[in-house]
Amino acid sequence: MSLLEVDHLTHRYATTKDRPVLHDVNLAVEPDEVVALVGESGCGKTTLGKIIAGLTQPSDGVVRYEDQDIGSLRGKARSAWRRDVQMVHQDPYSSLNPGLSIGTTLGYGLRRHGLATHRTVEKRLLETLQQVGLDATPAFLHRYPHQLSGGQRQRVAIARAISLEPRLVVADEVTSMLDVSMRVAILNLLLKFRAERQISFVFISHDFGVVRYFTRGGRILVMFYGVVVEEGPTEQVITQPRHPYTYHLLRAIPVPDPDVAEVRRDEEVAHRLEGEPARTGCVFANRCPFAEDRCREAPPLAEVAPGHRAACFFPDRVPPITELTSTER
Ligand SMILES: Nc1ncnc2c1ncn2[C@@H]1O[C@H](COP(=O)(O)OP(=O)(O)OP(=O)(O)O)[C@@H](O)[C@H]1O
Repeated sequence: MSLLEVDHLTHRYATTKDRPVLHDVNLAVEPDEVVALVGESGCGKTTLGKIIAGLTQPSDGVVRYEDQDIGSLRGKARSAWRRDVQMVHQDPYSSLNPGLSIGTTLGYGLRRHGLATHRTVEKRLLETLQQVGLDATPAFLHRYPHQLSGGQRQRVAIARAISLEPRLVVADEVTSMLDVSMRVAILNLLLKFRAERQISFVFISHDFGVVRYFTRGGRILVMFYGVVVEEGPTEQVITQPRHPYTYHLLRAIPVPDPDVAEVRRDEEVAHRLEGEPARTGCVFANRCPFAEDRCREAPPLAEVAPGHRAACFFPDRVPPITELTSTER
């Protein structure tokens, strides 16, 4: 039994009625597994993350946690799921209530889920601060979000999630608003919790470098305009992409070699990578250098190698990524 299953999920916002933000998305996350959602801004990653975390109701489809439809959970089962699945948001500035002290923010969940009492909560909070690398003192608990740096705020947001002893964390672009120097520290902190507590992660990022670092040994789902176009083991997807969109995203990663960069710029112009998403057939067809008449039909997400699937009729035409491989290894 998977820890989490997303089954034929489709979502439309009131303002995006003409085109679903998510279209027939399927996903499974096993215990102790890391699955990354990758794709350009607006492809629906955050919406999918929020639906998984129960913060947004999908228009269609089912999310199952330990085989139970999360929409049907009530009472104790609902409360246990609420505790088990936590989300850490992109923006540590808006995800913490500015009017609440750090102690109040962190203490609320602990007390609500019976993990601490009025008497034990401070001890528990100090332990949590220490675990996330923050100043483990009562004075820190009395501070407010505006008195903290971005990195400290993100650590508080992580502390809030981790203190509830979750089994699954949805981490949504958790480093994208931080200084470069802070990013690795935050990723390492999450990796530490992953290793120590076997927490599963749905890790959302538009940055393949970050994804590769965090999801080593895990899986990647690549999304384009709400459609999963490729899914497979991290290293395989990054070095041997089988969907032209994944290839395009990987080729967009800056490389230090100016000759390679120039070839890539020419290639982008030649390959019309600016097209609108296609309304029928393959969603990537208008931008795809390999598109043919056949692509007017939607390709199924079909297996191209064990555990590796791509929604493309011509996966063998996608070249391997040699530059990224040589510069990153
Ligand atoms: N609350 C909302 N109401 C209406 N439209 C929304 C809402 N939230 C997101 N959208 C739209 O849904 C689409 C997907 O947004 P989403 O934030 O899920 O994408 P994303 O891949 O996470 O992008 P980003 O990385 O920029 O956050 C976008 O077109 C966005 O404008």
